[in-house]
Amino acid sequence: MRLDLVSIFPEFFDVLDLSLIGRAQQDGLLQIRRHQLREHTTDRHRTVDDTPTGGGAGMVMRPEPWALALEGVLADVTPDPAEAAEPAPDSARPTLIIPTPAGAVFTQSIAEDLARREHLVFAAGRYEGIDQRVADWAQERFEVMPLSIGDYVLNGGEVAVIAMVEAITRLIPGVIGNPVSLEEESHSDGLLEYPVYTKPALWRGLPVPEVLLSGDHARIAEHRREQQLRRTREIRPDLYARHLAQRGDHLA
Ligand SMILES: COc1ccc2nc(C(=O)O)sc2c1
Repeated sequence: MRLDLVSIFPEFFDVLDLSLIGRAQQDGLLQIRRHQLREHTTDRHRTVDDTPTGGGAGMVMRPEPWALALEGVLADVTPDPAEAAEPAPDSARPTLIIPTPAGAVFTQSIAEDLARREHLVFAAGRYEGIDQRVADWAQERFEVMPLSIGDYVLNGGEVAVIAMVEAITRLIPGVIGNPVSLEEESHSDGLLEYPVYTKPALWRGLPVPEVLLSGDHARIAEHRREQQLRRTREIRPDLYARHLAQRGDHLA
């Protein structure tokens, strides 16, 4: 998978060179390219923003630097310049993810879908956002996905990009050492994960649940499933209701 990350603060993404994602890049499982949006401006001050048309507080990101940056990404992956300038068939278009509070909420199932794609481009905005015409213009060249990582507002898209890139790329085969661990995580089956314990069996007067010491794998599996259902019902009743609708198994 190739990822292109465009921002006025590309150094935010240096964190992606650490740990498992850093190693995945070294192993050739991922290619992450960072781009400085200001390199696609033409004025001396490398201006990327302007006042909002129609008035209002703050500044809006100008469309032209974004179009030039995104065309640069397309040209880099489309050897034939004539082809890069043309609208692409749906199957060939890269995915353009625009982090925004006004986007669909990013979920594990979206992460699983995006993890199967070959080329993701992220446009990390700042200020009050990116001129809407960039997303409109990009429709012919990308599958455009406005996404939010939650019902709160950040100062810009970079933190959302990092969160989404980690959630997506960890699902790529070979990135996580033990793929079995992916199967038992929160949200992997629509439920929150069960509580986990390790040694010592008694810690500051607090024991681990006896069943986990029994060696009876069937009882342990049943206990863990019950803990998942209990936790999900108590902490995320919305997910629990969806699970009931889909699966039918539930606590007595
Ligand atoms: C201007 O760019 C922004 C600003 C806030 C923001 N908040 C997000 C979120 O997912 O909460 S994405 C995002 C992008």
